[in-house]
Amino acid sequence: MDIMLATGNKGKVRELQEMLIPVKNLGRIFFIGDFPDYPEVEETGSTFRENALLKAREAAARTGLISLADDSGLEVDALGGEPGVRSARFAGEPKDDDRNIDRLLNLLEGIGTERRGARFKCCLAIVTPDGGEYVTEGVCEGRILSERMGSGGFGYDPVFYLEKYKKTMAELSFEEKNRISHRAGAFTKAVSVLDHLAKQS
Ligand SMILES: O=P(O)(O)OP(=O)(O)OP(=O)(O)OC[C@H]1O[C@@H](n2cnc3c(O)ncnc32)[C@H](O)[C@@H]1O
Ligand SMILES: [Mg+2]
Repeated sequence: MDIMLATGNKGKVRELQEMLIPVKNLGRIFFIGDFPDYPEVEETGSTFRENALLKAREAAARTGLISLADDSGLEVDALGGEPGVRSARFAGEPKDDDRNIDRLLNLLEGIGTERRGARFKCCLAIVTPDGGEYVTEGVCEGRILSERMGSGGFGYDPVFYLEKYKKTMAELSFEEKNRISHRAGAFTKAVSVLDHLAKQS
């Protein structure tokens, strides 16, 4: 079974590619770069689920392949759940991880540890060319530090602290992040869907 990985985010591509390795009967993985002029899908949904489905549907329609899309982001308690679905463009266009973190740290300045709770959420959508749709979700709880720590991962990882590991997501190894992240949580639930689709194809 071939699969289309419908994300333009290199960090996600790296992580999802690694997670796909143990999936049985997987054929070739296609990427956005394999399709010239692949459009950036406008994320007009108000939830991760809607946006993940928008991206996966577009990919399945364009490529004729079983398509996997990820919509994810950070919800911060002290900001009423922001930036949420706006995580990628929190500091405006063009999307920029570093400026997003700066904006987040500025907004949280002066806010105490106990009010810096946050979570990463990930919604994975799998859409088949004949219209089958499957969505799974994963969540990872943590809190936002007041400065960056670590150089792994991507996005908000350097300021996202995990109490259990006493490290930021950016201080975990690639393998560790891939075991415990919101993306890993969503992916684990998607494995049975992928196995099922692989058997059909
Ligand atoms: O839409 P695609 O093409 O998949 O790529 P994107 O980067 O725009 O992805 P999203 O629309 O899902 O926005 C998610 C943002 O949330 C943040 N994010 C998601 N997963 C993350 C992770 O594992 N670690 C750190 N930040 C993450 C990161 O800033 C992303 O830009
Ligand atoms: Mg996006």
